[in-house]
Amino acid sequence: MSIKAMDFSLRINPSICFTQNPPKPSSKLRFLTVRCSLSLTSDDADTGLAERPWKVADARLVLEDGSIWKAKSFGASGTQVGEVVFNTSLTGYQEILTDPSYAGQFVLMTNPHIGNTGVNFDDEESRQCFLAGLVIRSLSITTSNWRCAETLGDYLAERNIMGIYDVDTRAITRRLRQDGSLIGVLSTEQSRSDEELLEMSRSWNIVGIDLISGVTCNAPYEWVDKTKSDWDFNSNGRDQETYRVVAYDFGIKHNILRRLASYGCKITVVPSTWPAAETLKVKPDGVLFSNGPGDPSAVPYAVETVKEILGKVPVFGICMGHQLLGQALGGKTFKMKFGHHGGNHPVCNLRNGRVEISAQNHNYAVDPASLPEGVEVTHVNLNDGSCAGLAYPALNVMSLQYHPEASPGPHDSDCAFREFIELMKSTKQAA
Ligand SMILES: NC(=O)CC[C@H](N)C(=O)O
Repeated sequence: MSIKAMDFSLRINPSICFTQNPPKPSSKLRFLTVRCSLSLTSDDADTGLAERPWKVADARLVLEDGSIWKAKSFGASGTQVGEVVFNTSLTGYQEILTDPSYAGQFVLMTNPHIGNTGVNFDDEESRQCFLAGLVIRSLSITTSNWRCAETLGDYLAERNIMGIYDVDTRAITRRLRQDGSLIGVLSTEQSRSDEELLEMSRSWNIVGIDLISGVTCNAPYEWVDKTKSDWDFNSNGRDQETYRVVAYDFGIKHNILRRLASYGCKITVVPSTWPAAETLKVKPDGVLFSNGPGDPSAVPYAVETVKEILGKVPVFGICMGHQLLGQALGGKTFKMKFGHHGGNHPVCNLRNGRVEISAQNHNYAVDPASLPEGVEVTHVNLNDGSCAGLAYPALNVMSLQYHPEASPGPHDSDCAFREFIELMKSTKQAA
């Protein structure tokens, strides 16, 4: 017979429980009585699994190096292959889950406690979750936030995204730091052998795949939403003029569009394959090349589009857009050991010496040594000295390897949008 629900009281002797400030000996408090209730659903009883946090390990993460990590599943079930990367952000897991640049990747959060603020309606960065799955240490069993609309587990289940918890994320992170990003297979299917999952992980590769085609929009559309006034900051002195911007959607995050709109841009978002000639036909004041997933060398059509637009209007590249610009200018990109993923990366603006705490998410970088003369490295990542920004003033080009639209706490990099406005303004005035 299975227990469905049970109420009971616990009598606790405070002198045993209060390790820091035990009640004085004279205190009348002898025992604390705590009312508890325990329930097991009939499904749980059928499968023999108790509800969280007592669930037993029912998932495996098999890495291509042969290591096998037992874990507990939440969200969707099934079997999924992807590249495992670690993210050091303390907050913002919903923005991370909906950042299309994570397509094909499992995101492992180094912050051990995830899910405590649930998910809300406002923090979505795109129309769906494109990542392969989520790997966390501890899944909060309660949610508490004034904007919370749903638990993280329900949200992932509805979007068919797999998650695992109770896995040693510190050990996996150290392995990734030492050996570089690894391909892994996450599975809740007990019928699949470890060997089969290992073979799957070893026969899949993220390099050389066009992941942008799976995340870009199907047709052009207008974007009008601005950052909500109670969340906006630093809005004084913004130009009242309107600038017409075409934004290439390689996996664009909504906040890039909100920030551009807040700075007075009238935006048309176009698919990644939108011909340069069509873009130039509408005579935009500027073109934005967005962030996006995967290997920039796997999308030569996008590099060609960038080349055709270069020098005709001011352009701003963000992350994947920055890498495509680097290639279009004649430079090379390379895959980093484990990339940068987190909301706490220090970047130095070499033009003014200012240090920004930035949000980053990339596995590839532009090799500065490969760039032709005239291309200026404007920003460097202070953790490893890698290229974090470029400019080519002769062609009105600016680009950042990181995310000026993100709000990981600091808004240090938001000024990049003002710079883009200034670039469009000065080009317009000079025409
Ligand atoms: N956020 C992005 O645009 C990522 C760019 C590219 N996919 C990389 O991993 O480097």
